Amino acid sequence: MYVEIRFASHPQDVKQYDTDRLRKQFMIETVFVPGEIRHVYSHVERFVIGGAVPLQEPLRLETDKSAIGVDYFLQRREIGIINVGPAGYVTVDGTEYELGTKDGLYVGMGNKDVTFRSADPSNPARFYMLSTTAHTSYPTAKVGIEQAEPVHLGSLAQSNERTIYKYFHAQGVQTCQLVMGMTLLKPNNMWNTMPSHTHNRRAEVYFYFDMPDDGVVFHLMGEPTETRHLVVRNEQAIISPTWSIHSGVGTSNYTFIWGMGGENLDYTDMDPVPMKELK
Ligand SMILES: O=C(O)C(=O)C[C@H](O)C(=O)CO
Ligand SMILES: [Zn+2]
Repeated sequence: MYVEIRFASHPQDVKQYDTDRLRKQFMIETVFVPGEIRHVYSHVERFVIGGAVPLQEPLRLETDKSAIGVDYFLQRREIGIINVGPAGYVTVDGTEYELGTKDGLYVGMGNKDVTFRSADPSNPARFYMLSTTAHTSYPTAKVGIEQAEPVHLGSLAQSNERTIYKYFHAQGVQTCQLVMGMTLLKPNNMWNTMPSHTHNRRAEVYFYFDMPDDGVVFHLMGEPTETRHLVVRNEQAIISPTWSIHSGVGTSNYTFIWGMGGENLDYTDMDPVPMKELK
């Protein structure tokens, strides 16, 4: 299993970054590699961000002793998994869960053996995952997109009509600190999370998908008065530190998975950025 370590950053330093440095610090260009599990271990919130694409052989969630220092991956962690590809299965200590496209699975601390399998290896599942540290064990739970709590936001007039589906959150599946869901933009809408916000209490990761090969999202980051952009393509992720806005505009509509960890589980605990303050 491939694990890349990323350190955290100070907003004063980030002001000086050029495009290449910004991308190396905040973007995960390769989430999915066929036949592999890849992880980025971030010192932002100690997130582990990754992807699994099982082919003929199932893939096992393994620990990287030097990064995590424990005997098995979920010994002191919890994980949210959402399948963005065709159907597949996740087996957790002997119990198999079928995950269709856009189905999610929360796996709590203490589960020792987690494996990923594709229903059809020639058309493999694509499991996106986000893990945070945990202090207790909550039950493993599947949440399909039909069970996720929808919140309709935005308008066509503002090009930001979208539905936010909350999968693992304070009023739903219990977790230690992970809050996770998916936002689908309606056709002809291109803006996400604008007006933008920050939340010093929680950091966040965005994973963009359902984009055409030649489509891009200009992901906006940085302090509200020092914004920068990152050009993101299909199935790439962005680490968003607590002090950074996280918004975007695409060349067509798209979908993204957001996930947070930190001090609280309150999705609505955001510091809105007035449009007049953005620079
Ligand atoms: O479309 C949106 O707006 C979002 O999806 C916002 C994210 O859920 C978020 O940033 C939560 O903090
Ligand atoms: Zn946010």
